[in-house]
Amino acid sequence: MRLIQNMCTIAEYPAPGSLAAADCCLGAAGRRLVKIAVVGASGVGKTALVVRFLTKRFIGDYERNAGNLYTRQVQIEGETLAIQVQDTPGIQVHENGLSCTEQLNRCIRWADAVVIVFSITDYKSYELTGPLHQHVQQLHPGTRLPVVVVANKADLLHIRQVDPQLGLQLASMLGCSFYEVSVSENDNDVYSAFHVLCKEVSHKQQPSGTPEKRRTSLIPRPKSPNMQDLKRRFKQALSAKVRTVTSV
Ligand SMILES: Nc1nc2c(ncn2[C@@H]2O[C@H](COP(=O)(O)OP(=O)(O)OP(=O)(O)O)[C@@H](O)[C@H]2O)c(=O)[nH]1
Repeated sequence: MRLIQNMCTIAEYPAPGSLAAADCCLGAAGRRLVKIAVVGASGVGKTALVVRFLTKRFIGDYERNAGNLYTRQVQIEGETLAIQVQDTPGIQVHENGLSCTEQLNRCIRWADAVVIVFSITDYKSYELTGPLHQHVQQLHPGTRLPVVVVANKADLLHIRQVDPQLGLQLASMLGCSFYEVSVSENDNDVYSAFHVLCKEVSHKQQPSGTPEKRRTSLIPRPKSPNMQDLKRRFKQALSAKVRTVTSV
């Protein structure tokens, strides 16, 4: 993905209400909007990942975030898309499973796609991935939300707790792309993860041959429409439909 260099404004929306305002398919200047939520356990590097993706920089220490929304424009397959990335507070795990706040659930519902992050140095954060993926899909009933799994802190090999094969196997079981990255050392893999996700959303938003177009081609418009002609065509279409239904 080529980030547009001179569009580097990062808009922060501290108020939770701003999510609703941003909740539409078109971004500024009528560009298609892709909304991404970044979720995972606390301390796995969610903020670092988002900042790396948006600014190419790794800063090192971040305040514990309360969930900031950032925007940026990116080029994907020749089209400029507006991307909104929602950083979220770390998820806590309790004995009886995940503990997701209503704020987090709202972010997940708002999103077109989700990045689930765990750290290779924290086995518990890896264990969270499966239940979290399930939770994300439950909040989007009737559709399959694009999700990418990112294993972060790949530079900390000496304290690795999660084998790369484990992450890969889990992601493929969940039907997601998988990236093992070091946000602190490398930005290419971070871009790739977001790129794949944006592409998937973009394809989902633009199904080939919309129903509207297909309907138009089935019943061609009369050259000079008048009421009689329209009625006749309507009856024809209706009786054809009845025939199809009875034949089934
Ligand atoms: N060595 C190393 N440290 C990293 C990497 N990514 C993030 N960190 C560090 O991990 C710590 C946590 O990073 P954050 O980005 O604040 O993590 P978070 O998931 O947003 O944390 P919460 O806000 O508590 O949910 C920070 O000290 C980062 O500098 C990485 O790839 N390698």
